[in-house]
Amino acid sequence: MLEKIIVRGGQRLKGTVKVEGAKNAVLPVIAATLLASKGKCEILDVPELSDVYTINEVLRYLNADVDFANNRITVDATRELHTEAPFEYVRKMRASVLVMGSLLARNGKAQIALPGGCAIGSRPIDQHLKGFEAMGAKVKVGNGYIDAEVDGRLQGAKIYLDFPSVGATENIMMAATLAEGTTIIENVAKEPEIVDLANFLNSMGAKVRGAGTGTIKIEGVTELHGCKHHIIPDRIEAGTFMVAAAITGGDVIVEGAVPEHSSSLIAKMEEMGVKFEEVENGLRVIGPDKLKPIDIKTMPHPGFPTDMQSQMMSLLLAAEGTSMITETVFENRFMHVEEFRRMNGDIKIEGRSVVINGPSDLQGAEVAATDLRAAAALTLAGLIADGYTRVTELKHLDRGYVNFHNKLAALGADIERVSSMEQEQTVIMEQMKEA
Ligand SMILES: CC(=O)N[C@H]1[C@@H](OP(=O)(O)OP(=O)(O)OC[C@H]2O[C@@H](n3ccc(=O)[nH]c3=O)[C@H](O)[C@@H]2O)O[C@H](CO)[C@@H](O)[C@@H]1O
Ligand SMILES: C=C(OP(=O)(O)O)C(=O)O
Repeated sequence: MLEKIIVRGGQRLKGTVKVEGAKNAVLPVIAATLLASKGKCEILDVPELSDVYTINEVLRYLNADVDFANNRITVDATRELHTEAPFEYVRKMRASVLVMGSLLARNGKAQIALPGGCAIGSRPIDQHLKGFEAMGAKVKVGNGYIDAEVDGRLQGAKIYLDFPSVGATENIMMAATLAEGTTIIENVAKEPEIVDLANFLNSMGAKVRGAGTGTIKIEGVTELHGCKHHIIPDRIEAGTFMVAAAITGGDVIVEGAVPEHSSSLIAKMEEMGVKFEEVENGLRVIGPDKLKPIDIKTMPHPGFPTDMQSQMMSLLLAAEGTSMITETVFENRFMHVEEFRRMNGDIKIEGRSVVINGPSDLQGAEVAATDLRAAAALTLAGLIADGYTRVTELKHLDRGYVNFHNKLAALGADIERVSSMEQEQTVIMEQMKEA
């Protein structure tokens, strides 16, 4: 049997939960270690996620030495690197395309399997390729691969992104660090993970300015070296626990939460009646007895993050009245709506928006995670549903959350993760006895 989370609703969460290093910061940072032709990189506060193991495998395939233990990664990429990232890795994790900029800058050549679509939309990488081409690379697409090559060094260029894509900003930024001359990228993504990557690159000897604003300027250097770097806390994991506290009317300290990284989320949750208090090392979140309905539109940072959209859907199901969520970042990120409906959620899809009528009388059901954030969101809904919610397809959850069920259990949730039918029966019998 595949693993399941079983959660019985009804517990108010209370206590302290600690967030991990950010998945979306560590993946590009690991890809950037390939730029160091001298010395080792040491990365700290690395979360133990399946995505991290996958990108480490990509690096080993490319001939780097990677050690990962106790939330610390060391990478030695000083040997000559291979140039190809095959489909078996890119299929598992789209962020594998982030090695392209580093490989192209370091080797003058990169072959990456075409990532293709995924559960949240088609996710093209045309903006990444446009940037590489502007820097002088010849890009060919064929036989399921993207082949990029440059004669000599990449050349600094002025690049305007049609959309502030996180991945394109990161990939072009990495490529430009070793280019000849200055690169200016306009309309870039401003996410905190972009700033973390720029800080890491600068510690390696790069000259990157403007990260966190709409324009990034990179003066190319001839060589980068190893360095030591701490990964920023995961604002999406932090946000997920903020919602867990709010949905249960709980009182939780989210240790490691950085308020400035989550300002849109905090503002919208405050509109719903949730109380926040800055405490040492984090944020205290107090859920009200009644949640108010609100409207949300996902946007690039500092707008409301698409990666919190499904968790907020759970919270809005508990609010008293009608709310609307509009998804503008991904074209198809409502796959979880059907699963919420299985739990008796009253949600209608209208084009790129959903209308949520709360408070839904949520009922426990067996539901399948359709992507990583949906896995967390369905578990959150399970915290207030009547009876038992069983969440399957946990491979998605493991891409982005470390010990999710244990962290919720430590806050008082009635939750277990099981891997056999017998275990599932035992957990339900035990939970019934306690109820
Ligand atoms: C590993 C990582 O950091 N993943 C995050 C990253 O994904 P990712 O970097 O893939 O997201 P992007 O910002 O690039 O994508 C946003 C939108 O732009 C479109 N697009 C993107 C690139 C391109 O060349 N052409 C194009 O059309 C995409 O299809 C999508 O609709 O940012 C997303 C948006 O905040 C988050 O949801 C992901 O969690
Ligand atoms: C969509 C996400 O990640 P990725 O880009 O790695 O699929 C996410 O973190 O919610």
